[in-house]
Amino acid sequence: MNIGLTGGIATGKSTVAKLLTERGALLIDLDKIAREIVEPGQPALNRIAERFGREVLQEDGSLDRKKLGQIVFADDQERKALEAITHPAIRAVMKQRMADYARKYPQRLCVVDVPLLYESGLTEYFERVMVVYVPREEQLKRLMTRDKLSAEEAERRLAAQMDIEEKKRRADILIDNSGTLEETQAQIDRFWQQTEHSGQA
Ligand SMILES: CC(C)(COP(=O)(O)OP(=O)(O)OC[C@H]1O[C@@H](n2cnc3c(N)ncnc32)[C@H](O)[C@@H]1O)[C@@H](O)C(=O)NCCC(=O)NCCS
Ligand SMILES: Nc1ncnc2c1ncn2[C@@H]1O[C@H](COP(=O)(O)OP(=O)(O)OP(=O)(O)O)[C@@H](O)[C@H]1O
Repeated sequence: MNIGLTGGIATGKSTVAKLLTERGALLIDLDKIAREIVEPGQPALNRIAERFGREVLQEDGSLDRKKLGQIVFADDQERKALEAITHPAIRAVMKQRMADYARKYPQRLCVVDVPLLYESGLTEYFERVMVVYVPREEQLKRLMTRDKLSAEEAERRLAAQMDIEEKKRRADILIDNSGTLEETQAQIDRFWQQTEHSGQA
């Protein structure tokens, strides 16, 4: 079974993904794939350099993620131009890995961490969607602390995504990560037992 794992930036998707893999789930992480497809030598990196200029590259030719982030999170049009380059490549790798896992491990639960699942209209790939939720204010706080961003920079990143309350409404499975890690763990244990007992995993 495939589950799409989503939420807002810094609501705790990676934290929840780790809890699920510790219990035996397979994981496909789209943020990780997004990094792989822009490694030096990959066609997407050349296209990014053509579109945004060589100033988004570091001296060694790798992507300057901080600089590109500053450009694309300040301007919707620039962000869409980047997505037009990266998203098709990311999606192709995702589909391939999902097919590989389904063939090799048909009985295992496969969790696909997709930050922009709803924004990109990817629900059809998953039997169910799990949303990791924290209220917006907590999301902003955790994002500023983890990525050392100013309030303004963090707000810009949030503005590039669907509101977390809307994602909460759309969820098939809701994980509230605004409490302690132990409280989140208990929710994952409950989910894990339910899927195992119903034979869906
Ligand atoms: C702009 C980039 C270089 C900034 O890199 P940086 O290392 O600062 O951030 P990182 O990649 O770790 O992303 C962190 C989070 O930002 C958010 N985010 C990233 N890209 C986007 C986007 N296009 N729109 C909205 N939110 C985004 C996601 O919640 C993601 O989990 C990078 O995010 C990128 O290449 N984005 C385009 C590809 C993409 O859409 N990735 C996210 C989903 S697959
Ligand atoms: N229950 C919790 N209580 C306090 N802090 C938490 C909790 N869960 C996660 N965090 C912290 O919040 C931050 C965001 O969590 P995490 O990196 O898992 O989010 P994410 O949704 O994967 O982020 P991204 O969208 O950038 O990939 C991290 O610094 C993490 O340590």
